[in-house]
Amino acid sequence: MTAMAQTKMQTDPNPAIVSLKGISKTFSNGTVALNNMSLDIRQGEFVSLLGPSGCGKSTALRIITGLTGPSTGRVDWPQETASATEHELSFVFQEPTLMPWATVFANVWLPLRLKGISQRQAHDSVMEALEMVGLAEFSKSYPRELSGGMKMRVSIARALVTKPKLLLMDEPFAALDEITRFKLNNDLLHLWETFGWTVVFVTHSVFESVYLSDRIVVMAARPGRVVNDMAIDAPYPRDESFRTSTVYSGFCREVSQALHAAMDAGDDM
Ligand SMILES: Nc1ncnc2c1ncn2[C@@H]1O[C@H](COP(=O)(O)OP(=O)(O)OP(=O)(O)O)[C@@H](O)[C@H]1O
Repeated sequence: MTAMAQTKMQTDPNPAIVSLKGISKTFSNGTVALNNMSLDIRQGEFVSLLGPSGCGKSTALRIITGLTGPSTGRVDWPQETASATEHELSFVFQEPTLMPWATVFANVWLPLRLKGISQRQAHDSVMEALEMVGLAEFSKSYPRELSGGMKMRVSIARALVTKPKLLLMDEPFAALDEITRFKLNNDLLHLWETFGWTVVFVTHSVFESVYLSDRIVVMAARPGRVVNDMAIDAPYPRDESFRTSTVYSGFCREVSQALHAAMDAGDDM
């Protein structure tokens, strides 16, 4: 770390935990998924990446995880010295991707098992993660016995079992019905507030992003890039009364306008 970066960390009360610096990504077929994306994610933020299909939201998340490398630019972890594979992050995908032949317990144990932690050693952590998502009673069930919302909760428990500092979620609730989605939105916010994680959440939905986030990064496509960075300055806890408030609808209107501007900007290219 340079002396200047060190001074900035000492003076910045909330330095970034991950910092994308001038990231571009061009796939081998020539698609420019991201063009010069810079973004600081700070400790405790709930940031949504919002944008039309193909604007590079998933690519940005995959680059943060290290699953994909950028073509140019870099990802910095200013508060850590460990190598990229050791960052304390977890990923939740749109599909719960559970192992159908394994119990709920075994599915949630998987990330610990991969680190060499035995079932007995993992027991308390797995049950604690299942407790967090309200599924402790279902530890012996199989995925086929669960509803779509419950499967997604198992997937979230599996992401939480390693106690990550950064939770990356790629449209986790997109396939769920609206009532289940609202319920999981509330549960996620409750967990976020309780445990103080940092969340980066990809969504197409203005309504979902405003409800959840304290910050929305609006992206445009062709090429994928950041076009707006908006604070959602409404207090937490947020609940159903927030969903029906004029403050909420005002933010939804503002973000919707920004999204439409982003879509028009994409069409111009
Ligand atoms: N492995 C790949 N090879 C080639 N092109 C890719 C690859 N992955 C993504 N792309 C392209 O890169 C662009 C950005 O894709 P990405 O999935 O990141 O967008 P997105 O904003 O997450 O889209 P969606 O909301 O539809 O999931 C798209 O044009 C996509 O077709």
